Amino acid sequence: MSIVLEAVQLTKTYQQYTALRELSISINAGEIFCLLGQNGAGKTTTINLFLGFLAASSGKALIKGVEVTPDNAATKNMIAYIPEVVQLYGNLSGIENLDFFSRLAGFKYSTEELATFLNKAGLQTEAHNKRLGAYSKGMRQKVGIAIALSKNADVIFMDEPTSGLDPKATAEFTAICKELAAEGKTIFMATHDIFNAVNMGSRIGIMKQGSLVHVVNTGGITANELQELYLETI
Ligand SMILES: Nc1ncnc2c1ncn2[C@@H]1O[C@H](COP(=O)(O)OP(=O)(O)OP(=O)(O)O)[C@@H](O)[C@H]1O
Repeated sequence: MSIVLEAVQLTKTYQQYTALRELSISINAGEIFCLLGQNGAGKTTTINLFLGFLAASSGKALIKGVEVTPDNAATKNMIAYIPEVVQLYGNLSGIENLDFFSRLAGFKYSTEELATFLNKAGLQTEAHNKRLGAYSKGMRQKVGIAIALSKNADVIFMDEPTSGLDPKATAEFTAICKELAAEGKTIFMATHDIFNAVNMGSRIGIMKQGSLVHVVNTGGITANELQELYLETI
């Protein structure tokens, strides 16, 4: 197993307030790691530190052994980020958005190649040329996944990807994530969705007030057991 993501005593403080306290964890290629925790527990802070959007106060975040810093392009090229609401151009179609954002990342693909990324992300062919303005949240997310694939990102970070998705869209999203992980992509997501975390995650972390309190393997736990542990913890 190769370690793709590593946090070593990773800490973020704001004056007196500690948003993330000495997080140490290693995540392997092909894992789906789900981070649970109440609002304000430090999940987004953790993601933002890996993305290089924030500078660590102490400790470090590494991607494939390279330390993340806000100005290190090397780590940014290995990752993609899918926020809760994927920001795309409403007047462009799905395929035009993908073309635009993949060019921005330095890639130039044929129409056929762009369509292949969209199909792999689960977006039906008939939707490729429709305006983004008419897309559901789940469809926007699929374009976000296609952008991540077009960038050839090894790691995909996601913030609350299933919030606001209907059960069918959630199931589709879960299936796509599992497929990507089976191909070796690493997925790190912050979520409030306990059922889905058990369903798709390889491991689940539970955070409380900036600290990672539990890391659970999903193999041996039911959603009810995880919920009990979560409620006891937070
Ligand atoms: N710029 C900042 N200045 C001061 N405190 C901040 C700043 N950014 C975040 N925080 C605090 O850090 C803590 C952790 O926030 P974070 O966004 O990581 O939580 P979260 O677990 O992602 O919550 P949610 O589920 O609501 O997204 C919160 O208490 C938040 O108010």
